[in-house]
Amino acid sequence: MVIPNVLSIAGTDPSGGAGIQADLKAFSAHRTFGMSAITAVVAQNTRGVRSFVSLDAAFVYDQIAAVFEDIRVDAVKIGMVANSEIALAIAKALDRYASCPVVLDPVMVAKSGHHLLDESAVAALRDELIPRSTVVTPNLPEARVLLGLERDIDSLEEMRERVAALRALGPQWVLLKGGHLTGETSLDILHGERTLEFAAPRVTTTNTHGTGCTLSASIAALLPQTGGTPDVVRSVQSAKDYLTEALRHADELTVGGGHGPVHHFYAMWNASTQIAASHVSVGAAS
Ligand SMILES: Nc1ncnc2c1ncn2[C@@H]1O[C@H](COP(=O)(O)OP(=O)(O)O)[C@@H](O)[C@H]1O
Ligand SMILES: Cc1ncc(COP(=O)(O)O)c(N)n1
Repeated sequence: MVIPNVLSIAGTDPSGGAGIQADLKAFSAHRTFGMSAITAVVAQNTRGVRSFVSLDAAFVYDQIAAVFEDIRVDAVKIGMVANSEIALAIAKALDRYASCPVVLDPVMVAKSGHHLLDESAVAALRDELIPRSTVVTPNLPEARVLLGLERDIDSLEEMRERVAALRALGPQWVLLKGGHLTGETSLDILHGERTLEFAAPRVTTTNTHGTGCTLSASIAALLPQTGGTPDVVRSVQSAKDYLTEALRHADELTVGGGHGPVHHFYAMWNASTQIAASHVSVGAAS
């Protein structure tokens, strides 16, 4: 089987749980070859964002061009775009190069409350990047901004009402994420050719840094692995199952004093621990 090559266009997280770092881990966990074009370098950790430096838009374009002019790209994930110049440069690069599925996580505000997108860039994100996306994955505060609502979406019923207006912004599919609601399940609504609801048991953990990044990167990694035409429904279901398990295992990691990362490699590391253990016992017997 050809191993998919997947590109993340996003900002960084030196603490390793969100942004490009989370995307590359999620790509690897799904057996794809991960690549990255950086939009902004962010000083952040599990407690919050301190500051960030956006890269020059032409330089962001050049990073994307360098990848596409050499490498077959099977899917793109877009995260933090930082400002309207970078959003427009990404749109131009997608038009020039990308014939693969594009998953857009419209990152605006980190869980700590720090703005990762200039307010003046919302229009470029909405008008230039969302219509070029196969799947766009807003959380509830992002949906509020994109729809110009006066208050947050605060119930499942309201999520069901609003999802069509998000699709009307032009993507093929919308995955409206309900992680910010409370309740025993964490429910997301997928709306496109069909409408489906994906409910997962809500995991009791404070280690939720990078959940949105991990989910969108996982969808991008899975889309090229669903056979002929990328199957969005199956990719979203598998990505959500993977994220729920990664959240369930998050407390095995001991990273930072705030909201720690999810455990991207819970399945692989548990398997390799068993191999290491059997190797030791064989050695002991001889
Ligand atoms: N505690 C939790 N248990 C299970 N799933 C969760 C939990 N928190 C968030 N999720 C899921 O993680 C994904 C991203 O969640 P959300 O918090 O809505 O977005 P973001 O990370 O972009 O703010 C969604 O699929 C959501 O349902
Ligand atoms: C570079 C970057 N991109 C996205 C997020 C959002 O992640 P989260 O809201 O899950 O903390 C982040 N903190 N940093």
